[in-house]
Amino acid sequence: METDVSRPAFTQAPAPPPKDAPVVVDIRNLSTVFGSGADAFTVHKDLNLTVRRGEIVSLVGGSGTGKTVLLRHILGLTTPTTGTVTVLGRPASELSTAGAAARVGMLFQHGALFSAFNVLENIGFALQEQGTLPPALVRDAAMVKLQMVGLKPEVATRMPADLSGGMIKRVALARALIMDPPLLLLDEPTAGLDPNGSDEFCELLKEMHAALGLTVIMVTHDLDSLFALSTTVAVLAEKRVIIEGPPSEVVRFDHPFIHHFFLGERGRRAMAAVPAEHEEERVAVPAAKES
Ligand SMILES: Nc1ncnc2c1ncn2[C@@H]1O[C@H](COP(=O)(O)OP(=O)(O)OP(=O)(O)O)[C@@H](O)[C@H]1O
Repeated sequence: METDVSRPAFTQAPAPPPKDAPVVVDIRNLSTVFGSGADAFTVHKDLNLTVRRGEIVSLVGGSGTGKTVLLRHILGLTTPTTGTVTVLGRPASELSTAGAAARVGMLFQHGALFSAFNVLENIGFALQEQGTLPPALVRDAAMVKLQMVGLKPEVATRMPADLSGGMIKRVALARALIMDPPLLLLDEPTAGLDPNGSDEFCELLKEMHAALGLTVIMVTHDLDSLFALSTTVAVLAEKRVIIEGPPSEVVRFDHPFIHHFFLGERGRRAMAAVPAEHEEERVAVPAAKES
């Protein structure tokens, strides 16, 4: 089939994995309550989510619906009030102990690089902390990751303050992947990037996903990157995941948040970039009121 050059390649999300692919993250009957008594505030109630190997799951929801809190539960940084979070077959709470970076990589919204360390030291940090390899091997491993994310070797000795926003994201990605974790969590991966930088970073994430066989869970408000990357969209509303499925299925789900998020003006713009083979899905989406 000839490539349609009028459509940017970045809009073509990876194919979803088989439905019986192994489960990587399993969240069952989770609730999160902050505070107590009269001040108790429920963020999640009876929330379920299953993520299979090879999926790229976009977690979307209105502000304050608990997307970041959910990522923190998956990372084992916080414990839900009730329910279970199982990551790679073990309770997420075990991830907060040593060795977590070998199982889950995390890319924070603004990179969160250590400002006093140079690029190579930032990338190699988790490996260095582990203390099992001599410094020269840690540097070699970090250099491999630096080049894997498309940065030149001369960037290795630069300090974070001297990097562009796109470079910071790449260094942060290299750092998240230093221990070759099978699961990668991304918090707003394209936040702060201009449209070109954002497209390039999505392409890089797709390459890493394919080359390393990653499973990815990302929180995003950016519809372009959502359609470019997601095999699955999970929508948080009413304190739980109200629907989890392929983007083409989720956009048809009748819920005020979905109308607002996907079918407002910016949603229609992003949908217009969905590849031609999904044309019938695009025209089938009902027109929605702007809110
Ligand atoms: N440690 C905490 N103690 C008390 N409340 C908290 C704590 N962490 C988060 N919250 C509250 O939980 C709710 C969900 O927060 P969270 O940051 O997960 O939302 P979000 O969906 O990521 O929002 P946004 O899209 O605006 O970033 C918010 O009301 C927040 O104030």
